[in-house]
Amino acid sequence: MNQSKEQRILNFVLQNAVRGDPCSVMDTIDKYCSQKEWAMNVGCEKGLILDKTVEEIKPSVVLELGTYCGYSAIRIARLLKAGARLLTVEFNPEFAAIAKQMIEFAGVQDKVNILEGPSEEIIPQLKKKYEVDTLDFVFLDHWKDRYSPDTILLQECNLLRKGSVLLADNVICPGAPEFLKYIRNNPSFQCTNYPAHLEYMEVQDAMEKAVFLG
Ligand SMILES: O=C(c1ccccc1)c1ccc(O)c(O)c1[N+](=O)[O-]
Ligand SMILES: [Mg+2]
Repeated sequence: MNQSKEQRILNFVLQNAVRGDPCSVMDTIDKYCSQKEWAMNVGCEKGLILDKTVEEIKPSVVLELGTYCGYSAIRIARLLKAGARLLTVEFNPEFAAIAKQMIEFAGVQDKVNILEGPSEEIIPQLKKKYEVDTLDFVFLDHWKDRYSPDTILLQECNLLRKGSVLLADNVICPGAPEFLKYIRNNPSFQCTNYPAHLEYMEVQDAMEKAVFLG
């Protein structure tokens, strides 16, 4: 049966990256996706914005919405302090299976828990089923029309605390206009925009950081 693009990316990593080396895995994915087949990893330019945000916050509990092949999960996990954990949510079972192998190959599996299912079902389970009190950092990178309803759901489930940081990918391309309107007009959030390019393309994109003020 024909392999999926995501399986081809994983195979390229397994054959070319250094096992146990997160940077090698990220660089190898970026090489494949910039030279062979485009894919929706956050990439290296926006990845640096993600890195700086994680290094600034030093989070203990991170939620990622949209695992895909695991690139940003590896990017985040490699920077986490001892004992910190990343919960990453993926709706697509094939993507979740690819990401599991990618994360294990990178050697960051002890810090990462992949939660398979729709974000709207998983978010309300975080406190009781996954023993989350509040989230220090949330990376939004899933379906763009889920950004604002899931941000509202996080608040309804009391998962944000004063100082919790949201970082949203793709607010320009493909775009998340409803989210930008919601978050920029909500006095409970302090927003900052970070212009960048869509991964592997000379197309304008941006990331939006939103700090919850309580
Ligand atoms: O929506 C797409 C998309 C739309 C159409 C075709 C391919 C991807 C996309 C594009 C770039 C991203 O960084 C990203 O996170 C996504 N996504 O689906 O979450
Ligand atoms: Mg994205």
